[in-house]
Amino acid sequence: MSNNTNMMFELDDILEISTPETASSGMSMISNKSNPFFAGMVYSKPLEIPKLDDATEGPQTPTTYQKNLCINATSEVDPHLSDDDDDEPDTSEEQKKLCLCATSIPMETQEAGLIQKKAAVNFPSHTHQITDDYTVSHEIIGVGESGKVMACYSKRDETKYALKVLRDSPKARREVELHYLASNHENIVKIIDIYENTFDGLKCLLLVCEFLEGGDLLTRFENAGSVPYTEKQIGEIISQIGNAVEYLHDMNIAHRDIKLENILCSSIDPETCVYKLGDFGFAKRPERNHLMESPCCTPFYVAPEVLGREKYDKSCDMWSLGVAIYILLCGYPPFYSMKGLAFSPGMKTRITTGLYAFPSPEWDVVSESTKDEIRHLLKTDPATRTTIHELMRSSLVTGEESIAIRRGSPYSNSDSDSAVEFNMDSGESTPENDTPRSWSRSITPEDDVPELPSKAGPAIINFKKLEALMLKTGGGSVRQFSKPSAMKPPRLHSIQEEVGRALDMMRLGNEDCFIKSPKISENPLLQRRLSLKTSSPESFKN
Ligand SMILES: Nc1ncnc2c1ncn2[C@@H]1O[C@H](COP(=O)(O)OP(=O)(O)OP(=O)(O)O)[C@@H](O)[C@H]1O
Repeated sequence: MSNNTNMMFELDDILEISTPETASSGMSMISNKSNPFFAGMVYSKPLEIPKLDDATEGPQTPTTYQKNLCINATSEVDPHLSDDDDDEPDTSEEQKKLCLCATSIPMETQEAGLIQKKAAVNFPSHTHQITDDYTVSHEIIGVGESGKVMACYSKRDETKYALKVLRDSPKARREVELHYLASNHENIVKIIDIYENTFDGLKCLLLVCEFLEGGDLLTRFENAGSVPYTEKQIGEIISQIGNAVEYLHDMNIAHRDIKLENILCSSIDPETCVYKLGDFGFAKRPERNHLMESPCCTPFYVAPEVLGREKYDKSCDMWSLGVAIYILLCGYPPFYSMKGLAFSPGMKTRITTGLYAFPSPEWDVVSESTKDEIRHLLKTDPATRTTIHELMRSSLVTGEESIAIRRGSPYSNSDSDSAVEFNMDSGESTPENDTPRSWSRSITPEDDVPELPSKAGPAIINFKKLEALMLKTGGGSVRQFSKPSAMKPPRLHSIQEEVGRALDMMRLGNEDCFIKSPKISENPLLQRRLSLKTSSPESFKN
């Protein structure tokens, strides 16, 4: 890796954490700053390793390389956990996969029973300076949590690309690896080049991606006045993004950060626009460690709850798609803080209990089958939430009339649990197997809502029970639902954080938990307690 300490790469410009204000500004230019590092460096030598885009030509199926990279991940997963739960697994194929995986582990490792904590990170990268090949401009094309996304131009043909700079870390490597694995799908932002450069002693990963000139879907929706899209328009968007999600889920990758800001548009013309999923910062696929703990047969002994996490990760994507569809259909999110907070106990309660509404008038024009689809996507129990394969067959995506026959569906047959729906006219709960109706009531203000049991419950909550519970706990009462009637553009952009936090909650089986030793902890409370302990009389110490 080359060290570039004498160059003036304005890292802070790029790695700076965004603020909602800068984030909402969308595309902008910093034209008054000149940066000698970015300016006019001449392309000097051919690339040392093949261009990534060479490898990404071809049919939209995982390449052999990608499959090989994924095979270790897929092989650790219980075959019964595939999304097609009903399909009888081909045992011989599954066994072959398991063996393939086991044999790919070096023999010494197998014998020693070594645990490899992290899957190897695989992506081809350039170690020479990015400025050999690209002119990096100060044009900001987007701002996210991990910094600014800048424009850069190929020195070969002046083509414009998007450049994302990440501080090198295991998390950043996982982002790049998983994005790279998926990058040849037509509905996933394509990676063109990856560089590993060092600036001022800071190791960075530089991701050069295709530039999507239509920008992100949230900004685009907002710039058009947050006018609700038609079901047909949404069907088109979801069929494309769903395609990407299906591809990812089939490769055992969960994206875990699907939101409108991460859906990018190839053009501003809706007729020709191709929608692409970007930002793999939270993407995840199962690691090999379970398998590595004991060679070959371990997958048969892995507890279901461990394997289950992978399924939760995927179902988190489905929940996010439900939120995205909801927002595009009405212009406001299903769960939000009415006090303008990014998050609140009330909002958390509504998410965990699946408490949201389809208020008039926006939802009056939306078909029952689409509302039904949203209900299935926003189900609180991840195990019963719609899978991507089901969504792709839904009438919303296919455009055909809905035949809502779903195993265990509380909306299409009567064999489900006892969820009930609130009847706005009578104030009564109606049996769920009646024709589903839109809610027009909810709880307000949110913080009046008592904390309900957090275990996954039915998607629709029994208002009678809730009201009784609230009275018992001294909480508020069920009142007229106050929807954010005019979700003006700035307001919509400000929900970014709310949706982000909600999504955070949905990422079950989140990152590995690291418990610091008290010896190295800098926790002030612990420090105080420790100093108290050392300064207290002997009798207090034991
Ligand atoms: N290839 C691209 N073409 C056009 N715009 C892009 C591209 N990549 C990113 N952007 C813009 O930059 C924004 C931030 O990008 P990205 O989501 O990758 O960054 P992030 O820091 O990971 O964001 P997040 O806050 O979602 O974690 C996007 O919402 C989009 O507006």
